[in-house]
This record gives sequence, structure tokens and C-alpha cells, in this order.
Amino acid sequence: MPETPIRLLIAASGTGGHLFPALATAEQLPQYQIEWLGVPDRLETRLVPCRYQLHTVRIGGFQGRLGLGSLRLCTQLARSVLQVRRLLRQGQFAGVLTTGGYIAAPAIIAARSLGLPAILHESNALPGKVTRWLSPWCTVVALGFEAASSYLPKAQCTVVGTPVRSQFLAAAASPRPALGIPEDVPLIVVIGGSQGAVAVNRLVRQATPAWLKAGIWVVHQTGENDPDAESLVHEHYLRQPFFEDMAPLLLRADLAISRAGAGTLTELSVTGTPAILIPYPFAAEDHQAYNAAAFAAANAAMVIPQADLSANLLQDKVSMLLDDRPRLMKMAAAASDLAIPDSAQQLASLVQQALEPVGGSPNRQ
Ligand SMILES: CC(=O)N[C@H]1[C@@H](OP(=O)(O)OP(=O)(O)OC[C@H]2O[C@@H](n3ccc(=O)[nH]c3=O)[C@H](O)[C@@H]2O)O[C@H](CO)[C@@H](O)[C@@H]1O
Repeated sequence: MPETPIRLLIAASGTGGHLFPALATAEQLPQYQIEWLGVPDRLETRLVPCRYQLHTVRIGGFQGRLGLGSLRLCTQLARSVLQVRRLLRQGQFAGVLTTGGYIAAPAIIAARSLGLPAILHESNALPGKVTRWLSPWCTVVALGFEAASSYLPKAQCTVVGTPVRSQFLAAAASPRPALGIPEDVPLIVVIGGSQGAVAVNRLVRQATPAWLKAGIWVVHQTGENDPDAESLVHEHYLRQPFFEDMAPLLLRADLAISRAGAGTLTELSVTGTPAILIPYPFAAEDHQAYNAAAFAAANAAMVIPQADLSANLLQDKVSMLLDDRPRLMKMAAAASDLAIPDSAQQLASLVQQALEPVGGSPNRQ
């Protein structure tokens, strides 16, 4: 009789930074029957159902203050844990893989309370709250940044980097043309993270006319929430709310101007792209500043806090870097040194070890 495939529940939700690494890892686990856990109104409802069955629970973030909000959250958490326990039992899942964030809490608690393995991937240099609270309870915690391990002294940590979508590895292996941009012009690519960055957009639009005048092309990811996104028009200024095919753009870019989400930073390392990083100042516990600091410490990027930034300063720094090709090349090489291209395979093999321990029987309910 053919063996029934082992079932894995992946809990990843919210932003590209959480979803893309999970999707990249899922691709490396074709032997498992995968289903997904998310929330009803985030990016997973667009990205996941065409690939995996999506289950949803309602869960939000803990903002740190005790009050009515946290009481509501505790009730939500208790309810979602019960829902996920039921899902895991009825679906006969062998374990969960989560990339952190709010959804990780019910996923980890439910799995561990049933005695199932929970594999947690934390992509940020400063681990999120759920990771800090629940990591000691996880079977294994895979890290994007080595620096994160110092915040998780009780967890079973191993550094695997952060998985990137296969388009990045394919593009790095055989570069493709990017949006028909000529090969011999300098190119700046501006990235605001999966949701765009309105404050960065504003400064970039002020600085762009001078760059265009100097013969530089600008590709600008504006996000969906910028009311002035259409205010600048030029044939060498290419703008979109979201680029599906980011890899050739990053490979082609002479310089990126970017937020410092872990996903984008990992991709910049895989494509070896020098960058000016402007960490999102309102990210939870300022975690993007920690990600950016790791890149700056390796000389892979220049970091400018948003509070210090003006269009003039941005123009100056960009001119300085584009005029200093040896420095750009050193930054590119330093970025490449940070890359862990087989991160998805490494994480997939941790999942496999947790679900099918050598010498033990597979974790089947
Ligand atoms: C505002 C905020 O708190 N963001 C967090 C969020 O990621 P957030 O999704 O904001 O940012 P990331 O940089 O981690 O990921 C963005 C992803 O979207 C992709 N992309 C983006 C724009 C585009 O046009 N096309 C495209 O494909 C990027 O290639 C990347 O894969 O979770 C990450 C992982 O915990 C954190 O490090 C980020 O700090």
C-alpha cells in the first residue's frame, strides 16, 4: 500500500518579508503535503490559495501595554490556539513551520501542546516578541542573522540565512534584461519593502530630477499608499506600486535605496547589490535598524536614519557612491559575502530532521 504523505502546516502571514521565505522553503519540500495558516485579510490571501490550501484564524499584535487591547488579544490567542489544535489533530499534521510574527504564537503553542515539532524561522537581527517568548519551546529556531542568537539564549538556534524566492537564484545564475533599461546607463532602484515607503518616496522624487539630468535611470517601487506616486513623469523614471520580478532589477542596479526589511536585505546580498539603507523608523522595536546595522558592519551598505535624511543629503550620498566605482564594487562584494544562497534547502532539511528524526519514526499523529 502506498505510504500517505507526511503533512506539514506552514504558518506565515502578513508581509512579503514573512511570506516569501516560507514559500521558498515550501518549494524545497515537495515530499510533504503542505497546508497554510494565515489570517483572513493579509497578503497570504493573494499569494497562497493558488498554491496551498489556506486556513485562517484571527490574531493581531501585542502592543506592549496592559489594558483592554491586551485582554482582547489574550482571548483571541486562546481561541486561535484551540482552532489550530483542532486543525492539527483533524488534519493529522506532523508539525509546523513558521516564519514568526503574530501567526507564530497560536501555531507554536498548538503544535507543542500536542507534542508536535515546531520549527521557527526568524529573519530579523533583532528577533520579534513572539520569537523571544516562544523560541525556547520550539524544536529548532533557524536564524537569518547570527546577531539574533544573542537574544535567544534558551533556544536551540542555528543560522541558515533567509530563504529567497527561486527567481533570485535563477537570475543570479543567468542575468536577464531588466525592463529594457540600456546596459550602459547608471541605474538606481528604490525599494520600500512589500508595502512601499511614502516618506522615502517623497525624498526620492525631490532628488530624482538631478539624477535624471545626470543621465541616471531610476526604477521606483512606490507601494499602493502614496497619493503623489504619479506626480513625476520622465521616460527614464520607471515607477510601479509593486514589481513582481524584482530579481533582474536588483542584479542590474548600480545602487539600491531601500528600507531594511530582512527579506530585501537578503535579496540584496544574493544579487550583490550595494545599497543606501533607510530603516523604517516605526518598525516594531526599531528592528530594521538592527538589520541595517549588520549590513553596515560588513561594509555592504551605507545606513542613513530617516530622521537625518533630506533630499540634498540623499543626492550627495548617491553622487558620492556612483562616482566612486571601487567603493561600490567593494560594497557589492561585501554584500555577496553575506549571502547564503542555499538557505531554503538548509531550512527545509531542518524541517525534515524535526519531522522525521533519524532512528525515530516520523511524527504522524
Ligand atoms: C515594515 C515592516 O515592519 N516590515 C517587516 C516585514 O517585511 P516587509 O515585507 O515589509 O519587507 P521585506 O524587505 O522583509 O520583504 C519585502 C519583500 O517583498 C518583495 N517585493 C517588494 C517590493 C516589490 O515591488 N516587489 C517585491 O517582490 C521583496 O523582494 C521582498 O522579498 O517583515 C520582515 C521580516 O520579518 C521585516 O524584516 C520587515 O522589517
